[in-house]
Amino acid sequence: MTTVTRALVSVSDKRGLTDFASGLAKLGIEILSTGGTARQLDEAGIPAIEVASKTGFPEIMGGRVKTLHPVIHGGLLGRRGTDEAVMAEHGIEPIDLLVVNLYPFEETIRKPDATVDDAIENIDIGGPAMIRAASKNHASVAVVVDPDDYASVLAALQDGSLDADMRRRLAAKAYAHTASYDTAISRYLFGVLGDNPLGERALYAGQRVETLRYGENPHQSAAFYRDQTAAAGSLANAEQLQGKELSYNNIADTDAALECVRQFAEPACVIVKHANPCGVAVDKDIASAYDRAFSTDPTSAFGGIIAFNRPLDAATAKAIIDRQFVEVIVAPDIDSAARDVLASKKNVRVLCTGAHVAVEGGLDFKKVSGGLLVQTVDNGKVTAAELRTVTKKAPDAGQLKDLLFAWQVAKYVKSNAIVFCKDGMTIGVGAGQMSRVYSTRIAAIKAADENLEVKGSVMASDAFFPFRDGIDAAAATGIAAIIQPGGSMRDDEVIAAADEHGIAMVFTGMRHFRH
Ligand SMILES: NC(=O)c1ncn([C@@H]2O[C@H](COP(=O)(O)O)[C@@H](O)[C@H]2O)c1NC=O
Repeated sequence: MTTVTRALVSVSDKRGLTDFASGLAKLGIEILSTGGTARQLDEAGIPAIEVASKTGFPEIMGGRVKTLHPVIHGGLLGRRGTDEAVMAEHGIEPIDLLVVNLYPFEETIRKPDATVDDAIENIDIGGPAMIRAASKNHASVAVVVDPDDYASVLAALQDGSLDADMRRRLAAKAYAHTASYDTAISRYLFGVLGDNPLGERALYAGQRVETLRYGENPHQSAAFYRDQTAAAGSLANAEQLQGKELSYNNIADTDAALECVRQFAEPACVIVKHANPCGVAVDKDIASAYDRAFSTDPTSAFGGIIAFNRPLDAATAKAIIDRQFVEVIVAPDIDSAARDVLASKKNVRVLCTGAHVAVEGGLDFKKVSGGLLVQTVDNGKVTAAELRTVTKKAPDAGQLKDLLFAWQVAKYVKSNAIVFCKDGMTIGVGAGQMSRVYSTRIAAIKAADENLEVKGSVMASDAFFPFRDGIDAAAATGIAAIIQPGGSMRDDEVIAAADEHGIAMVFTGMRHFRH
């Protein structure tokens, strides 16, 4: 335990500042401070010495240079027991506690009207330099970068428990803080240039939203992190209104459901189970969309995640809880009557995301042994005008609408994905099979099990059919039209099979593998 006699306090986020500093002052700790921080302390009647009067050098260049001085950095870096003589020679006094948080770079770039000059002026230089210096010297210096730590640090100073481990933990946190800060700056500058987001270094700095009870399985540990650039309406920013703690699998499945449901312009409902949609429907309102999404596969919908693209009303909320066990309900908004209805099922997790703001770009990460696979998010979309009819028969207007709907659903089904749809509703989903024929068979089995008529329905396949067998399997179930990317070596054979069965088929020219 080293004694703290002198602290340097220089903070942009002045939350909790006066309480903490007055605690330091009461302990007899001398406080050095920079312009704005010193002013606030002075107004609160807390004694503080301006850094400029210690260094004998004024703050210059609009604050670009204020603490960048050997008297400050020597005070932070001087090794106790080694550097005393040189410190004395140069009039350097030891600084034992550094309290710094940085210019608000991330908050600045989040403002829609922020200019590049605003961003650059908000790149803190002196702060990170001091944080890194104090952190390196954590054997003797404690560094505090987070106002949330003021109470515990003050308590430790008061009871003498600010020990070596605590200082090391604070230093580790401080380096994470500056690394995260630099990540935001680097990503911003590459972004301004419009450079390829897949740069030389993969940089990610998230903020932990919560530590989860466990990961995909109970023997795995897990946490949920929020991106630095998390957009409004994203899952990481959602508000949980009620219910049990979200699990790792809840979050992953909710994300799949949300992403899928947000594609649709009409009121829509997506029910997800184990990362795959097991029922999707669009309708005039979300109550009917839910009703039809549920009827695709009530067995799988049990314990599912239900997502909507419209505010949840009381009638729909009641229909859900009267009918089924549900893990998570998520919607852009939940009206107060719906909240009252859901309150009767207190374990149901209810999430409200707020309005979604679509953001272009974005990266998708997958950890592999010894590395990280990074790709841009699958934002691929096709319109009716982009479809190419390759069969003698063309889909009619109703089929075309359903084909596009089925295609949007297939994008969110694990490969090999086969989706049967009719009238804006899924009637069979075959997911995650190693062969496309089996996915087709499974979609047909599911439809048959729920007494849903396949005859006259449409089918989407996330990737091309390598052989005609998939088309034959679809024809055997009564499928009338197919949407698929095309591009197989045997497209001719596949098209001929569709013609033989009198099926209309369109090519998207784009595939949607999802693993
Ligand atoms: N330039 C410097 O020498 C310098 N030293 C400290 N700062 C920052 O100035 C801010 C506090 O300024 P003030 O006390 O004037 O409100 C802190 O965020 C601190 O990290 C500096 N500013 C930016 O680099």
